[in-house]
Amino acid sequence: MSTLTIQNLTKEYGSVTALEDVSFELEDEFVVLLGESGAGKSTLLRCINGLTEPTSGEILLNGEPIGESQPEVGMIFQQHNLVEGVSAYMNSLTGSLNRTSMLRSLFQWQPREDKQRALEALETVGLLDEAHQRVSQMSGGQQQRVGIARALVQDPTCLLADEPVASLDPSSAETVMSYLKKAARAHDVTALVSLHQVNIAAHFGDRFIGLRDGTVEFDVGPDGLTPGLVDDLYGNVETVGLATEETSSTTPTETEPEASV
Ligand SMILES: Nc1ncnc2c1ncn2[C@@H]1O[C@H](COP(=O)(O)OP(=O)(O)OP(=O)(O)O)[C@@H](O)[C@H]1O
Repeated sequence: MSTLTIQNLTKEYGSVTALEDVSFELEDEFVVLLGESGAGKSTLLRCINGLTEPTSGEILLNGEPIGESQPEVGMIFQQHNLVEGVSAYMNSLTGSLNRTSMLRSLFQWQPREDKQRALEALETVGLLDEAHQRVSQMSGGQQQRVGIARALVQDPTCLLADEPVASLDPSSAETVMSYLKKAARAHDVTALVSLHQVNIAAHFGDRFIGLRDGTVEFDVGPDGLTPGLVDDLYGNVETVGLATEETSSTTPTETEPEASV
């Protein structure tokens, strides 16, 4: 169980206010962050994982202020930042680096439980059979699933993902999102995922936070994510598949993770 609390968070880059007085609390939810380019999504995620220092405000994880090194926050990037020449297993294992020194890691002296965790994480994302395959020989979707496995090996309390499926085709994007949601549930963690694809967001999110010009424009559950709300946030976007205002009580069904992308 994990609670992420954002209190009055503001981030200024010189004269640019990227985030202004942002507050919300997430508890064991799969939350999608929406907003136009420049709305502040990446800045918010980077503040939570310690890559960017907020100008003011507080970020608490299970009631404790987040420190500079964030092993309890797992991050999944759009460009998965994997070591392409080595196996999915070795990439997954690098998630344990915060617990194991680089030297031990180089000589593959990781504790048995880290190795076990790496294999379990690959199983969670449906890649156990491909554990020894080089990442460079995998599809973009499979590589992103290795990125999810690596974040899980960190044993995070909270999972963040910054546009994790932006570079994938729609079918692979859905598969990766299915595994990401499954991983968050299996590890009982809060997940905050920024997405540009509104239909994918609507399909997977338990809750939706819309950012505009660094402020929270809306914070709603699945029933509240109406085409009108999305249009207000983005202007004219493709909202096919979103519940209409009249039928918005319909809960979207979820695609089960498939064996491979
Ligand atoms: N390192 C930086 N230095 C100066 N300004 C920045 C920096 N990073 C972000 N900004 C500005 O802060 C604002 C929010 O940017 P941010 O990248 O957080 O938005 P975003 O919603 O993630 O956009 P995108 O969807 O394009 O990634 C923008 O005006 C951006 O130009």
